[in-house]
Formats: sequence, structure tokens, C-alpha cells
Amino acid sequence: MRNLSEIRTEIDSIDEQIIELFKKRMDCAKEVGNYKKANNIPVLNQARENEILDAIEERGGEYGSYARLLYSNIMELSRALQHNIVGSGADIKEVISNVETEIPKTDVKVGYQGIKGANGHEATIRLFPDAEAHCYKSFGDVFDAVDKGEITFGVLPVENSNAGSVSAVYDLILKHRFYIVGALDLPIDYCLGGLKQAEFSDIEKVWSHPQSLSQCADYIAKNNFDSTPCSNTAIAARDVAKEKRLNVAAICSYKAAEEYGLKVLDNHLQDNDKNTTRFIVISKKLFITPDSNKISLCFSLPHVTGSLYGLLCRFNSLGLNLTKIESRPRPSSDEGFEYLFYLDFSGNVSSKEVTDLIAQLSAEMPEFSFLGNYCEYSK
Ligand SMILES: C=C(O[C@@H]1C=C(C(=O)O)C=C[C@H]1O)C(=O)O
Repeated sequence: MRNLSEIRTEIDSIDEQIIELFKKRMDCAKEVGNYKKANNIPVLNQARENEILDAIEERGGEYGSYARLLYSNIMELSRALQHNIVGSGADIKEVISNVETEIPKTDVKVGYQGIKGANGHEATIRLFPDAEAHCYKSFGDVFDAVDKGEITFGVLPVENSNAGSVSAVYDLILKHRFYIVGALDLPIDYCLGGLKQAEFSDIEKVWSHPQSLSQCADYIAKNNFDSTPCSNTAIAARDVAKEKRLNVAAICSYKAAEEYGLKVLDNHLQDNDKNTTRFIVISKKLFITPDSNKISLCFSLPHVTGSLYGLLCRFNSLGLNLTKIESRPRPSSDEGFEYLFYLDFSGNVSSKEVTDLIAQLSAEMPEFSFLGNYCEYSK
């Protein structure tokens, strides 16, 4: 048997040959790109790629499936190069280069779901301390109000560190495709708000938003409470005050308890003391502030093997850090389910590599939208 350094010497020499061949292949892809640009031919030729992949797999012998994977990556990168040459996604690049960089914070109307004292209200106050806050019954109503121009911005919860994604909001993001212009990670602290004359031992039932009930699931189980979902934590607090039932309490913010005259019967109910909810700011107009550190995209995937893998390979090749990927199903006539994807990654569009990537994806992904580049605050 050869010793390790002998084998490694051979590997190094093979790599030297592979890299030279890889460069030659990319030079050819570049030439193909120029030809496609001159002749107005689409970058992707799936049939040709499939032919190459099948042939490579065959020739790869015992390493056939590895060879296929290697080549799917190579062709992914070869296409990325060609998209830059043909100038794919010029419309998105144009939008990004002409964007406004300052978000108006005064003399604006900002909407949230719920009523005064809701977590959405708190997020709105923190993000827009000088704005006029408007409350809406449902998440959908906030989106509709932005659509009609009744409010300039909407503040919506998208994710909680314990309970996970707020699917209803993701569905609305994917439906409306408004821009995301800001985000805030808001620590959430719940109390048990009961009637003034109630004691902790009187409480048998708790009312709150399903997300909040889920964030306090251990606490509720430990105390053997009966839980009832409400449309909002602050609405739960208001209704507990209104209904005047001694054995019912709301799981709500301290502000909501105070706002609706409830007595705090217990503190910090959340199962995880780092309980945090992420809110986003939606807008019909795009703003990208210079401190932006997060980019959001959405798209559907073609029904082709490895299409999600191919997409992830592009991010990997640029060393970009994906922070979230969410898929939402929707019924489709032929394939049973079809999926829309929502994706976040760290970055700023001032980087050419990043805008090139967004432009490339816009040309390849069905139903692609660039949702925005914004700063995610944690206060
Ligand atoms: C290079 C080409 O463009 C793309 C990349 C391919 C490759 O790298 O082999 C194959 C097909 C196209 O999707 C081509 O059309 O030949």
C-alpha cells in the first residue's frame, strides 16, 4: 500500500489538471453566454443538461451518482456566469439601483393587527415611535390597508423563537408580494392578567392568541388551565376585563394588562425566557437603508430533480449565509402539491455578487420576487 503522502501527491497533481480543465470549461460557458446574448437564446437548456448528466453518470462507473452531483454543481455555476453575461434580471437591478434609502418615520400611518397593548402595537411603537398607529382586525386587513394606501407601512409578526413561523403571514407575503423594509426582534414577556378581585388560585381558564398559548404551553399544562384561543393577546385582556369572570385570566403583555385594568396574577409565563417574536415592516414602495443586513426572496421551484439543491449551491458558492427557508404548499392540478418558497439570507445589495445572484435567480425561478433588503433590529 502507498503511504498517505504519496497518495496526496497524486491527488494534488490530479487537482491541478481538474482546475485547468474547469477553467477551460468555464471559458467555453462564457463563449456560449456571448453567443446566447447575441442570438437572444435563453441561458438554461434543460434538455442539454440532462443529456450531459446522464452521460456523466454512465461514464462515472462506480462513482456515477457522485459524478452527476459534481456536474450539476458545475452547470449551476456555468449558468450563473452566463446570466451575468446576458444581463439577466436587468429590471430588478434597475429597481435596486434607483431605490430610496431613507424610510419616512414621521407623518406616516402604520398598521398592526390587534388592539392597543398587543405585541404588534409594541413593535409598531418601537419601529415608528412618531407615527400614527392604526389597528386592524386581521393580518389580511393590514395587507389590504397597505394595498389601498390607507397606511404606508404594516407591522406583522412572522416568527417566534418558540412557536415557529406565523404561517398565515407568510401566505399573505407570498400572495401580495409587497416589499419588506424593516424587521425587529421583540422580546416577549407574558403575565397572567385577571380581574382586580381575583386571586391566582381562582384561575381555571386562560384566554390568549394561539401563538401565545403555544409559547406558554408548559406553564398552562403545569397549572392544568383550560385554554381558549382568541384573535389577539390584547383582545383577550380586554375581553377578560369585559366578561368579569373570576376564574378567567388573559395571557398578555404587561402593557395590555395595564391598559385594560387587569391585575397581574403571575409573571413571565413563557416557557423559554428568551422568548422573542420577529416582526417585519411591509410597504408597497421599496426602501433600502445603508445599514441593511438581510435580504428576502420568494419563488416557486420548477418540478425538476435537485432544483432546491441547485439554488442552495449558488448561495454556498458565494459564501452567503441563509437564515431562513420556509415552504408553503398550495394545491396544484397536476402534481398534487406545489410549493412556494420564502427565503432570507444575510447580505446587502451594495455587493455586486449579491445583486448578480438575485438577478440570476430572477431569471431561473418561476414566480420570483425580490422582497427587500433591510435592517433587522434587535432591541
Ligand atoms: C453551456 C451551456 O449553457 C447552460 C449550461 C450548460 C453546461 O454548463 O454544460 C448546459 C446547458 C445550459 O443550461 C449550453 O447551452 O451549452
